[in-house]
Amino acid sequence: MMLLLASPLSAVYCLIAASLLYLTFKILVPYFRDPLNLRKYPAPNLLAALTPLWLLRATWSQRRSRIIHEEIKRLGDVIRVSPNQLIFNDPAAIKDIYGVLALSHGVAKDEFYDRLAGDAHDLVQLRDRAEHSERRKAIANAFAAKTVVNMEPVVRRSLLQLLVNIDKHIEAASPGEQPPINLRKWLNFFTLDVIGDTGFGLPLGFLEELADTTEAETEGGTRYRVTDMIDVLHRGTRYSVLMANITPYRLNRLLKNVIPKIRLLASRIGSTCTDDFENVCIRQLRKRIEKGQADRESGDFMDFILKDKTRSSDKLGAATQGERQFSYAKFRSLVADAQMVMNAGSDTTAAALTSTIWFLLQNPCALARLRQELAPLVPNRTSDGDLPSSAAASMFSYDAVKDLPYLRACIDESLRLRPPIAYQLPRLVSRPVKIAGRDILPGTVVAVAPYSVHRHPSLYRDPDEYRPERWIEFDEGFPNQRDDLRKYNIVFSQGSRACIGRHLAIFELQVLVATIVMRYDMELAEESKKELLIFDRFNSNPGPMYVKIKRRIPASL
Ligand code: HEM
Repeated sequence: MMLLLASPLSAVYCLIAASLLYLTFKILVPYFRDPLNLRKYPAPNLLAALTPLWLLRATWSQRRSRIIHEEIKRLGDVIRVSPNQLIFNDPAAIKDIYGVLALSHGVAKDEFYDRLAGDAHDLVQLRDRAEHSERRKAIANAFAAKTVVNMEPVVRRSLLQLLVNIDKHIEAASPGEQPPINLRKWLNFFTLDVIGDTGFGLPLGFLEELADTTEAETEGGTRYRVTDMIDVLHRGTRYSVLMANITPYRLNRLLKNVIPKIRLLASRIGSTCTDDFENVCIRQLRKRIEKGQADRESGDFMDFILKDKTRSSDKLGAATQGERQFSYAKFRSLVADAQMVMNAGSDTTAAALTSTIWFLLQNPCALARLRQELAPLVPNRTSDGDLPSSAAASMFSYDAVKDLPYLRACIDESLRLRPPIAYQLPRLVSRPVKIAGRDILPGTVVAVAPYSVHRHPSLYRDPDEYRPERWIEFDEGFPNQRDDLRKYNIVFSQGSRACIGRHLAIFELQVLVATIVMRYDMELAEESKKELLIFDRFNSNPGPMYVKIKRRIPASL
């Protein structure tokens, strides 16, 4: 043996043999033993059934939802995407995986959320049932419909700035030569400005500057500026989601520790962006804490989070670790939720706004019908019945638009086709359970594919078509369509882990879409006509949307 190892070639042989042995025991034996009884489900290929590599590649490609959609169309409504993970496209699975009773049946958030979290969990990432329900209850009022309505002046302030910018852009261009605007970027600025203010009482001023450059501060207090914050957020999330898909736990920890130390690699794959985004949120949080009380009656989201008593000393370990560690643990927990507010509160809504406008521009009949619904409600018309010329006067109030059925249908239809979170939200089964009638064993990770189930051909007529009418009109061929659209809708997920911020999102969508489509005529520039790209990270972000914009001619209304 000693002789064999003495030659370098033999050492290589030994290494290969050891690796093969390891692979056999770690990969092939479990596959053939099949303790989770998953071999009967079709997988895209052997790589997906044996390793997490297929899923990792799909995740890194930023086309995960569409790749999985193609595999579902090819293989059927339940597919195996990794050794222990099934993706369902059977609508019946929604209730079993995300419904109100799922938790009591032992179907809860997967360890994916631990891997996504840093050293503290935000509300989205908390997995423990009691801890989550306590934290959610403590801040629920901040996100309730009645609180959000009180935030209308804040939303209007940012909307006004958006309109002023668009008007300036139109006025600055010589006739017929207007350069197109990347409206997606401006909508991203809008939602970030809104969340800076509704979340922290600290507007970021991105629309005013037409740039997403802002202050950041490290934990130790060093301040610097981050430019292109939206890009930083997107690149950082792509990296975090990739890492969260890497198992087993020890490999995950190892990579998370090693990658940031290899600077070139870290900046290439977005690890440094996660630090920059965190530091932007630390700066916002510290400024908010220094400010003390919220400076308006409706408060801001951080106001509720800062007063939340569930981050008490016994929960965060003061009794065992002492006051210093407690303060640190509490700080990290607040940083986690500050990041959640900034990310979840802006990026998804920006995606929804962009998609809704894109679909309306692609579907002139839907746009015309929407304008018909809005026309009698236009605020501040002139004595001749024309549209108001001032930007401030042209903004719809929430009260005027909140119950408009066609406007809501236009928004819901775009969310159905392009869910801003198309990620297959993973849940871990901890007890034997039936999902969509199939027996699933503990240890299996299950999820529903939002992009696919929203387009299920058994539920909807021409499921890939944008047809807002389907939400409000009876269809004889699909008599249950209107009910099914709601019952099998997972845009905001369902059950106890459903989105807490949906009222704010819908509020912003209704007011902005109504105002923009009545004030402007827009045309998609050539490069955005054919397709609005989707980049799946955790959120599914649209690519650039270039539009040419002009004011609507009042006389034609
Ligand atoms: C169109 C916009 C939005 C969409 C499509 C959306 C979608 C979702 C989805 C699918 C989840 C479930 C995530 C999971 O299970 O892992 C979720 C959770 C959540 N969302 Fe949203 N969201 C939107 C806007 C917002 C806004 C504006 C906020 C905050 C201001 C927000 C805050 C949250 C929070 C805190 C959770 C975690 C809830 C919990 O686990 O108890 N979201 N959202």
